[in-house]
Amino acid sequence: PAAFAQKYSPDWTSLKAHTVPNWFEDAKFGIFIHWGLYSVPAWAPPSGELGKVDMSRWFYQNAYAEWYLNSIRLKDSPSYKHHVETYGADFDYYRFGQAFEQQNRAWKPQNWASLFKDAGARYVVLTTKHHDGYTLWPSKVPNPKRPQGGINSPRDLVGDLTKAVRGAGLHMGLYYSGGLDWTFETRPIATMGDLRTTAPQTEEYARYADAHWRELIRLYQPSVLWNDIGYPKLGKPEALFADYYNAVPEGVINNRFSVEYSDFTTPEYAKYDKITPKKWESCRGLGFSFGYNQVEGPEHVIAPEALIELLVDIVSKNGNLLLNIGPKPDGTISEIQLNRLNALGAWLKTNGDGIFGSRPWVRPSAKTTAGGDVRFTKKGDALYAFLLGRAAGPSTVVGLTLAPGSTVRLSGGRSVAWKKTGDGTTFELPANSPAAGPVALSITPAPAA
Ligand SMILES: C[C@@H]1N[C@H](CN)[C@@H](O)[C@H](O)[C@@H]1O
Repeated sequence: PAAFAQKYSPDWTSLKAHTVPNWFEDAKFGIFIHWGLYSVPAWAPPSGELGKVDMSRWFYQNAYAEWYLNSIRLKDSPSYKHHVETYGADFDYYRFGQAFEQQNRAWKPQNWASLFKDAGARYVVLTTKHHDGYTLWPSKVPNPKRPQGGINSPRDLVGDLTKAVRGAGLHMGLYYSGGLDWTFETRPIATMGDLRTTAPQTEEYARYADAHWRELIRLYQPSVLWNDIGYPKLGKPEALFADYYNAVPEGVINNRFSVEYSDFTTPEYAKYDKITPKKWESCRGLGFSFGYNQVEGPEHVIAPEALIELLVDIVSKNGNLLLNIGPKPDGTISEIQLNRLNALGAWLKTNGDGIFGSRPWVRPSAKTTAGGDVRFTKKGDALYAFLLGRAAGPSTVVGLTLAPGSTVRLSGGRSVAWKKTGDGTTFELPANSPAAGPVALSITPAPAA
């Protein structure tokens, strides 16, 4: 009840008293959405995943389609060549606003909400303003660099999706590019050094970013503040955080305001390799891009099995997966992205009990004597063991010892015979492995170690 809601004050000591709410710990799986003017050209060279392309070349062949404006500012990039051939050298990027606003009039947010719910997602994070400065809500905060307007969506895309997502029983989070805004800074970014020097630091921009976040909190009470790529030094995050928590006590704040406090960290196209006590959330696209990239094919997109195993691995180590979808301007989602969401949703429908609401066990992983990978989670008095890689038939998990009389079940309830062996426990799995994704076993009582 409000009477007992903790009052936060704008200082780190007070803010550090905030704890990660259970809903975020339990959620495990969220949908990231990158949608904006860049969704119209929807083009980037699929050069490779972040972290696997030399950073000296990354910006010239940027696989992130949502970076289209920066890419076409680099005249020797494949994107610039594509832009000239497709739209002409003098086609200004912000003219994509007409097509974006015209095409998203047909968009029905409830279609996304039911799609994400069926996929097993528990929360959604939508871009409200990406680096290009275009806002997906009709902000009343004037952009001093855009007196002529054309930088705010006339349709309240943020509000419409928030309503639909909450109507489906999911939490709604908001992404905001606090660190970069290419309406305030038009110099291209070709190196990591440029990233720093082109982050707007004027008092005017700091006031603009603070006002935007405050407007978003007042209008939508988001459950997640997903700030990106830093925050202006003259911004007032402590005050923003305190006012946010006082308005949304169960809210969470990510670590990309680049200040000393956050609820969770955000490895991008990366994950931790051991149980990390501080809550974390790994984000990535299904392919190499967050914005829709029309040239991405199956060879660029994570395979269904690998996607399911990625989620299981992340959850075993105290993380959430924030999996990105890049919609087309009219809100439709490409077949390959739908295919991956459906594969994940199908597996979670049968095997989600050991995922949602679970917590890491004393150790995240083990091997089978056949060299297979195993991941663990704990929930109530059950240990869950996920045998990756289409495990079938008798499978021995090394180093795992069950208490006599323990009950072992497959998801869906079928019991599994087991016996103690020299190097661990052998489980009599079905002869044929499941359609896709790990075999999930529940073991009660959970062994102590
Ligand atoms: C989630 C990703 N974050 C990076 C900044 N690290 C952005 O540059 C990228 O476009 C995407 O929004």
